[in-house]
Amino acid sequence: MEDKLIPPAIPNLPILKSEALEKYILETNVYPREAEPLKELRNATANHPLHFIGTSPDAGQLLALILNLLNAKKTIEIGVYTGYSLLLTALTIPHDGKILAMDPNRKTYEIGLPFIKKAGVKHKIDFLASPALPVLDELLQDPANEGSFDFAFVDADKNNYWNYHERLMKLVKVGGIIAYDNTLWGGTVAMAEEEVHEFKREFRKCAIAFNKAISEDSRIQLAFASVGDGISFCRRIL
Ligand SMILES: C[S@@+](CC[C@H](N)C(=O)[O-])C[C@H]1O[C@@H](n2cnc3c(N)ncnc32)[C@H](O)[C@@H]1O
Ligand SMILES: O=c1cc(-c2ccc(O)cc2)oc2c(O)c(O)ccc12
Repeated sequence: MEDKLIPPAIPNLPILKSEALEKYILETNVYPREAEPLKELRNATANHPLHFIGTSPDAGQLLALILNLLNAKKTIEIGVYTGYSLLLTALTIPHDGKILAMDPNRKTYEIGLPFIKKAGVKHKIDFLASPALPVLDELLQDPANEGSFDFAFVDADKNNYWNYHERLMKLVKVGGIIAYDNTLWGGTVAMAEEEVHEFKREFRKCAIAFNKAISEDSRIQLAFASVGDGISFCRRIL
């Protein structure tokens, strides 16, 4: 993964393309309401070389709202990194809720783990140090898992989003929601390929193809949110 993650001098502007506005939103609406364990985990991640891939707190705020509206109890998390969205989910779902979290990188999960434990929510998390696809395929071997999840958050290898979608559409219940992060891929989806840094081109193509595919998927209600790097919410209706 590392080779794809080190963007040379590419400005990491928020999707709003205004650092001042992003700062205003964070300082006015987000940081004052961010739970202390999330602040601590975010600060512990700040000096990690890949800190920019972590879920942004404003996106987290929206995810928590959706989890609450859904009364989500059983969720899937694909792509954990140091666990900001994982801890946020664990803090939001009820005491007897469960999150199946997958990421081949156990080391980055372990950076956030002390904050998860300190927050008293470790018992809600089943972390598997594995790529997600084989785990989802294994789950689908047992029909009892079909339609058994309330929510899934996908924030991992962008070239596999459609593969995740096909599987998650069976695992998430009708009425449940699958949220996909980075569907604007830094705004590059609306740029000509030549304008885009080589580092970003492959996933730009994947995001464009994925956005088209979900917009044509009649099994879902689709809502796109311009928060973080763009999040697409797919509510299973069929
Ligand atoms: C953008 S980060 C996730 C950020 C996380 N949501 C947060 O709140 O900080 C992407 C993660 O996806 C993981 N990843 C890459 N390939 C994967 C795969 N096949 N299955 C699951 N996770 C994967 C990477 O190891 C990385 O930690
Ligand atoms: O720059 C990135 C890269 C990723 C990424 C690349 C490869 C993988 O297998 C997983 C993730 O993810 C990012 C991300 O989620 C983000 O919000 C910003 C930047 C990047």
